[in-house]
Amino acid sequence: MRISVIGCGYLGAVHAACMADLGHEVVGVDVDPAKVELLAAGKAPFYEPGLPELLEKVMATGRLRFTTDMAEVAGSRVHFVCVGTPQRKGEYAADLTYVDAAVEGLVPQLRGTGEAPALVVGKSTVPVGTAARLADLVADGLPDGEHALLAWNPEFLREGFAVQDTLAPDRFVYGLPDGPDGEVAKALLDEVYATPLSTGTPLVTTDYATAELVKVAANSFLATKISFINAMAEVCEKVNADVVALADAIGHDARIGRKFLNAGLGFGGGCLPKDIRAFMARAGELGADQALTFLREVDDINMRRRQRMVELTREVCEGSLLGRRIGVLGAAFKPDSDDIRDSPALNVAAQLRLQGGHVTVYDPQAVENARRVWPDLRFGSSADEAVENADVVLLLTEWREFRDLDPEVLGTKVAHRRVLDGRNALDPARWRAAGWTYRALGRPRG
Ligand SMILES: NC(=O)c1ccc[n+]([C@@H]2O[C@H](COP(=O)([O-])OP(=O)(O)OC[C@H]3O[C@@H](n4cnc5c(N)ncnc54)[C@H](O)[C@@H]3O)[C@@H](O)[C@H]2O)c1
Ligand SMILES: O=c1ccn([C@@H]2O[C@H](COP(=O)(O)OP(=O)(O)O[C@H]3O[C@H](CO)[C@@H](O)[C@H](O)[C@H]3O)[C@@H](O)[C@H]2O)c(=O)[nH]1
Repeated sequence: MRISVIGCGYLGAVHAACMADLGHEVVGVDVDPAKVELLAAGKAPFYEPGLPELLEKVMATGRLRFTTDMAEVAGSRVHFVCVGTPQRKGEYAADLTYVDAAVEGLVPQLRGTGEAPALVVGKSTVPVGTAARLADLVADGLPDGEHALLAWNPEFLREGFAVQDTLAPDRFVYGLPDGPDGEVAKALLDEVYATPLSTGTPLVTTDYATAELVKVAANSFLATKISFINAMAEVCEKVNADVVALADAIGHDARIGRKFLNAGLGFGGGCLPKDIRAFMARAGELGADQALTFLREVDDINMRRRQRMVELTREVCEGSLLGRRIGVLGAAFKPDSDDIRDSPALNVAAQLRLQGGHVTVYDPQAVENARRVWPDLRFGSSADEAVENADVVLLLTEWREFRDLDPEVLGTKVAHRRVLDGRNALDPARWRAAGWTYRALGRPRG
């Protein structure tokens, strides 16, 4: 099937490559010429495991191309909208200008499809009500007698696992219009996803509003689970108890489960923080703000973790950060990604620097992005360089490379063997045995 993907960022570039891998003929469109140039040359514009290999494979088939010219989507049967929906500056609400611009730009390309109307499929995360509004926008933009369809098909991929999550998702959700239009839209989506559906991937078909809500509900639940365990970490810290043992113990209960109970610096990235805030804002507009007041607490607990990490650093540096050499391991919001949007690691690094620390940051993939946004921070080109002569080392993003560090070897580089494990990723006993002062949020002081 001929498919277009509008917006080729972390979501869209992966989606385009995966759709081509499923056998479709795909054109990816983005307004960023630099991104399109890289993608057109078969290069991933960001770090995502498996994407470079997939791009190489599908570009060779000739089924995938990229352009900045929206006119090239004409003739596609299905158009996926994958543009950004960031938090509005100074507000909680989502900024929908990119989604609106993408759909407005798309409408003229939907004309003249006659008996086989094109299908616009929203994948971006949007406030409930957006799909219905966009369906009207599409209908109003077409001449009398012409018709196009709209469906909402939220995306649940995780960065770092984006390719496998797209090709083999936990489930598909289709938000469909009522009546025969809904049936046609479903048939088209079933054709797009025929391969993963054939392996038994669960499918939930529903209305627009429910589909939109599924996405923000899922992210709210995940954020709540993380903040729950971080709230337990706050209490553990008061009584010198161990939040990791606590998470293991409650996680054995199948009703609770161990996933997303990793306490530490909390959640960041381009999704969970802005999605729970946009959900609260939308609930407020709908007169349902009381239903989501708990999400404000979830957000507050999360942001307190960053503050507590700064305090803990000051504590182990005998009460002052001034002039202390601080080696920070990690800049990305999570391992296996170069994404630094709302990164807890960089937030902590920047606060430490503001308070007079001499901070050097290293990350295996995110240094370039971090330097662009935080030009005042100092960056090392290896873990060794970041921790050279350090008074304290902070592990803030749990890359494998950092988990595997040998405390004996690292100990020869630093001025003081002090490590703060912001992700509960190291073995305290091993580091202590090598003469390190090991501290972590919500773990016994030792
Ligand atoms: N990143 C994820 O893991 C993920 C997962 C699920 C859902 N989402 C949702 O998907 C959406 C996109 O997120 P992202 O992380 O890919 O963002 P992103 O910023 O990486 O990518 C958005 C892309 O859209 C492009 N764009 C903006 N306006 C455009 C237009 N009018 N026409 C064509 N391209 C345009 C931008 O240049 C950019 O490349 C968001 O709503 C996000 O919440 C993201
Ligand atoms: O137990 C945990 C799990 C995660 N995190 C942090 O939470 C953040 C988000 O992690 P994760 O959810 O794995 O990454 P994302 O790629 O942002 O994916 C989330 O956001 C996407 C965009 O909406 C959704 O598609 C995914 O389903 C959802 O997991 C990161 O900062 C993690 O370090 C924790 O602190 N503790």
